Amino acid sequence: MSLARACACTHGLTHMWHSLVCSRAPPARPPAGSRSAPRGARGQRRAGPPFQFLQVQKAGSKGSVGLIRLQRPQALNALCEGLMAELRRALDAFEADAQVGAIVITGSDKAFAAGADIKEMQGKSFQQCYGGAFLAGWDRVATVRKPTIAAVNGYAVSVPVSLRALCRVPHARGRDSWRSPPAVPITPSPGAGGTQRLTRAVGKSLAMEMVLTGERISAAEAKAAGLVSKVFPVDKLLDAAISCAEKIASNSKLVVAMAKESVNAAFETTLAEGNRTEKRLFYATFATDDRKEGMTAFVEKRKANFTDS
Ligand SMILES: CC(C)(O)CC(=O)SCCNC(=O)CCNC(=O)[C@H](O)C(C)(C)COP(=O)(O)OP(=O)(O)OC[C@H]1O[C@@H](n2cnc3c(N)ncnc32)[C@H](O)[C@@H]1OP(=O)(O)O
Repeated sequence: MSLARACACTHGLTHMWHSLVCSRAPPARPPAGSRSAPRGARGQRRAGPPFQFLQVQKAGSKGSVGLIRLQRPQALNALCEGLMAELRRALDAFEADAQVGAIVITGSDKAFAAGADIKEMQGKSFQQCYGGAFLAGWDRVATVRKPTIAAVNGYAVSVPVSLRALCRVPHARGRDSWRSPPAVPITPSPGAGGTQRLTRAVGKSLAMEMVLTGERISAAEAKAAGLVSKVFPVDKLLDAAISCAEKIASNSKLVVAMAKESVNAAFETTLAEGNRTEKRLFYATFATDDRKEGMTAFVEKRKANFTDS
């Protein structure tokens, strides 16, 4: 049950992340500011107190990419409540940052993420789950308006489906595979959208098998099933994800957000409603300066200069 490393996407399969797959986990990147910081890193970005479970920084030559690395290695990046709260905070910060046009989420060498924290769930009562809206906060990952790319390295258990990510998956130590939220035997049923989003992503047949058996699928199978968009060698994964994010960020942020919303409508609504959403958003682009600039630049055979307005 490992996940891959993924990258790349403008519109999410499960709403947020597109992914790239590689053949084994990429090396962990040191924090920005260190001598071997990721290419283009612009330093740690912190909104509020320091992060305990994440490394958060800007990346890309123009600092237009928000890079979030899950860092809870002792639990293979299991998504405990503290980590998810920090993830929401990091996403909120990048969402509000006008310089950032796309976000990359990645993991560490061994694991992208091992799914929900089982030790945290183990003793929960119904009252605590229902009263505390357990896992409800995970939706934040799906509601981010900026394109989000998952660069999936190592184990990725239930993450692409439950966190609604589109990912490019790499193989982890020969165990390159994606696993659905384990309905059997750990939980009676996935509880963060896994049965819904996975099914829409890969179809009923494969989703049913994954959910009921909890068995892994390979990165190649994930790609063939449309769960991830691309697969990369491990050492190329993060750079590929950042490059893709930079490309997205070089477009009009306003129009990119509309396009993402439109594609996501195909995932969540009927065809008729999706077409109406698309048409409304298409018409809305005619109210933007960037639509005029893009078409004018094409006619004048020059590069467009978008102002996100
Ligand atoms: C959101 C939902 C509810 O809809 C669906 C879910 O997400 S339910 C949770 C789904 N996750 C899992 O089922 C993954 C459980 N983990 C594993 O199966 C294995 O750890 C593994 C296959 C990913 C990796 O195996 P291995 O290399 O042998 O490492 P381990 O020794 O098992 O793990 C190392 C360390 O990490 C802790 N760990 C791993 N996963 C979790 C987790 N999900 N929650 C809490 N802790 C986790 C594991 O307990 C080990 O810690 P120690 O016991 O050594 O302290």
